[in-house]
Amino acid sequence: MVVRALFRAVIMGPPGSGKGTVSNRITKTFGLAHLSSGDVLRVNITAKTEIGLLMKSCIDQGQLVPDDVISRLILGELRNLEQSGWLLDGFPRTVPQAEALDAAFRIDTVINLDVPFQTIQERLTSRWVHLPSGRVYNTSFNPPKVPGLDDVTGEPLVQRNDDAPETVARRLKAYENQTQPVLEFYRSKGLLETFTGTETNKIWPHVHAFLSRKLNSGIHKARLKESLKEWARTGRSLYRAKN
Ligand SMILES: Nc1nc2c(ncn2[C@@H]2O[C@H](COP(=O)(O)OP(=O)(O)O)[C@@H](O)[C@H]2O)c(=O)[nH]1
Ligand SMILES: Nc1ncnc2c1ncn2[C@@H]1O[C@H](COP(=O)(O)OP(=O)(O)O)[C@@H](O)[C@H]1O
Repeated sequence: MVVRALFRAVIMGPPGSGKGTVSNRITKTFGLAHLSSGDVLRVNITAKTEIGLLMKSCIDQGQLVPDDVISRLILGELRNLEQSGWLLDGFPRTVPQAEALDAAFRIDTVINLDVPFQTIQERLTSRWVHLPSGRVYNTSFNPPKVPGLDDVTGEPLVQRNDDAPETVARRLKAYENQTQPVLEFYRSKGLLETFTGTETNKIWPHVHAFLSRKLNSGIHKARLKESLKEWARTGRSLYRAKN
C-alpha cells in the first residue's frame, strides 16, 4: 500500500488502553511500520541481552526504565526505519523522552487513547501475548482460535509478569505522574488528537477516519475504500490474524 512518504505518528494512552490493538489496525490499514517500546524491551529480556537483563526487574515491578536507556534504544531502532513511515507505541513516556524524540524526528500527529482507569484493570488480567511477535489476545475480547496458542504460529501464549493487579496499579501511577505531562507537551505543539471511550471497536472508526483524512493525499484510494467496506461488513475480522 502506498502511504505519503515518511508519515510519523505516536500513539499514547494508559497501560491497557488498547495502544497495541489499535496500532495493529493502523499499521495494517495504512501500511506504517510499528515500533513498540514494550515489545523491544521484552525481546531484549527474552534474548537475555545486557539491556534486557538490567531492565527486567524494573519492568516486572511496574516502573519505567531510565530515560537515557530507552531513548537510546528507541532512537536507534527508528534510525533503521529511516526510509519508512512509522507509528511509535509506548515511547515517549516522559517529557525528557519526548524532547529527545523531538530533537531527532518531526512528528506528524499524536493519537491519544483516553480510556478510563476502571476499564483497564480487568482487560490486563485477561491479556495473553505471543512474545516473539507481540501479538496480543484477550480471553473475552479477542480470544485466540485455540485457547493458549498463537493463531499464526501455534506457539504458546503467556501472561506478562507486569499484568499482575498490584503491578498494574503501579503502572497506572507511573502513567499519571510521568506520562500525562507528555500529553501537554504535544497539546502545546498542536499535535495531540484525543479519542475517548471504553471500547476499542467504538474508538477505532474515529481513529480510522482521522488518519484517512490526514493521509488522504498519499493513500491508494481503492485500498482505503476496500478496507472501510470490509470493516463495515465484518467488524474486526480484517484484523483477525493479529487481533
Ligand atoms: N474487553 C476489551 N478488551 C480490549 C479492548 N480493546 C483491547 N482489549 C484487550 O485489552 C488488553 C490491552 O490491550 P492492548 O492493546 O494490549 O493495550 P496497551 O497496553 O495499551 O498496548 C488486550 O488483552 C486487548 O486484547 C476492548 O475494547 N474491550
Ligand atoms: N518509553 C518507556 N519509558 C520507560 N519505560 C518503558 C517505556 N516503554 C516501555 N517501558 C517499560 O516496559 C513496560 C511495558 O511497556 P508496554 O508494553 O508499552 O506496556 P503497556 O502497553 O501495557 O502500556 C512499562 O511498564 C515500562 O516498565
